Amino acid sequence: MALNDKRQIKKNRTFLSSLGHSLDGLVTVFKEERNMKKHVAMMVFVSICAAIFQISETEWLWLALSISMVIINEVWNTVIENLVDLTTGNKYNEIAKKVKDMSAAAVLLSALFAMIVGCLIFIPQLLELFFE
Ligand SMILES: Nc1ncnc2c1ncn2[C@@H]1O[C@H](COP(=O)(O)OP(=O)(O)OP(=O)(O)O)[C@@H](O)[C@H]1O
Repeated sequence: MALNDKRQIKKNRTFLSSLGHSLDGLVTVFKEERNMKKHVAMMVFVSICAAIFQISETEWLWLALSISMVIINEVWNTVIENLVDLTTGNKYNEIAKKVKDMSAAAVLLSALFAMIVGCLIFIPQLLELFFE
């Protein structure tokens, strides 16, 4: 989102200005983080499957929770990667490695959780489709 003052360092004065910067952040994550495109593609695919199988309201909620967790963790992972790059100036550092690896681990754990939720919802649907 194009904001008037591109080099603003002062606090946002209006809600619209805060919203604009938040959307800027979202666009940046989407553009710069290769995995984010995969997460969004997966989210669209899973949502289409969920609509086709007409899953229950509770299942939709679990799906929404697990997808949100992956996407939010990916945003934080990107934040941490950028902060590490800013502080290390892209030089190798043992602590930087630990921080980035742990941050990636958070995304991995949430993706595993989403996979388990997906299996619990869709495997019974697929079994019903093929064996009944
Ligand atoms: N400054 C650094 N010092 C030490 N190790 C680093 C440094 N920068 C990156 N690494 C190592 O390289 C890996 C990849 O870092 P990078 O910042 O490129 O993340 P990425 O490829 O975007 O990862 P992800 O797939 O989690 O999004 C890190 O997990 C870490 O092990």
